Amino acid sequence: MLRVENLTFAYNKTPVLEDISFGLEAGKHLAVMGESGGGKSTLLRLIYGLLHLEEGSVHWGEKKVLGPRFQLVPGEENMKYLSQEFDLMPFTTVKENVSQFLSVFYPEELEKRTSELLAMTEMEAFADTKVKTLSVGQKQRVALARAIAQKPELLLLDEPFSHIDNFQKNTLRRNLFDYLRQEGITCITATHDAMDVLPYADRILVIRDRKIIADRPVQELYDQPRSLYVASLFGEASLVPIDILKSYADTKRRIIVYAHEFKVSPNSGIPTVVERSYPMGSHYLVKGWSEGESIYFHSPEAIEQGKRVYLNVSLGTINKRLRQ
Ligand SMILES: Nc1ncnc2c1ncn2[C@@H]1O[C@H](COP(=O)(O)OP(=O)(O)OP(=O)(O)O)[C@@H](O)[C@H]1O
Repeated sequence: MLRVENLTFAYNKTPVLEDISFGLEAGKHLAVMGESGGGKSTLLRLIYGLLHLEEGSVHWGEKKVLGPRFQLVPGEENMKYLSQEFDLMPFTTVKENVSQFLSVFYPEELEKRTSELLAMTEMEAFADTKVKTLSVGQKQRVALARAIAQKPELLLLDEPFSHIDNFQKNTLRRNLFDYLRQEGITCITATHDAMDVLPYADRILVIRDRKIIADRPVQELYDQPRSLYVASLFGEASLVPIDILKSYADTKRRIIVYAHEFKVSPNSGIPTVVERSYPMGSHYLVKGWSEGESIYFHSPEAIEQGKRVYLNVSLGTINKRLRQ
């Protein structure tokens, strides 16, 4: 179990994280989300012991993470941290990078494990290629294989798929996260991408203005985001007054509605003037204006600019949001 308690951190007196506390059970997957520069990487570095902690503590099981001032080689033994810089050996081959930390005393085992890792990251064809000649996305895949080679107890992934093209991303995500589950490896992923999180994480921790503003199971946070900021991590969302949606509702409350939850109606609901329709493949994302505020919704067809439409939301969605 990981325990992070009252962690506060500043780079040269510039505060980055304030009073961060959370726990993570062994084998579980936590996603850390929040805006760029919000301190996600800093949190992972602190957990791994790369930065000196002035305030607060990090424990992995019974062991306290000591930080760089107390370790000859910074970084905890039972953990692996995959940084955004990859930390590879550029002048050696993909195979050598992946197998560097594996035991040479069991050559057959080493060969088997290396092949398994190269297959998982779809890098078999590059086994004997020098890392410095690879593309950034290929380097990121090698770095991933290297990070899990020794089966760490806790894996810390910093934007692990940021350079992988969409064609390979889905397979790689599935391969990696299924493998981690199977092996019971605890994992924390810092990411901006909801698709790294929704299908694979158990919990999401959201950091904003240096603090944790949400720490809840994935589906629960998606269904009841409580703030437009949290909802926007998952996609376009709007804040809508209930009494405009349902004229009989005697409340001034507003609810968060995701773009796909609106239904376009010819004559009842929120009056909206269309600004633009963006093709999304399976549907259109439409930006409109209602009472001076922008609103985003999905439509099966493009809607012409300036057209007035009415938007509706199901009672089920309204009730779900009201329960939060
Ligand atoms: N070594 C450093 N020295 C000084 N300031 C730093 C250092 N590393 C990061 N920062 C600053 O600390 C803040 C948090 O950075 P961090 O990289 O942790 O954010 P992040 O949420 O991971 O961002 P991103 O999503 O863009 O990766 C930023 O304002 C950044 O400029």
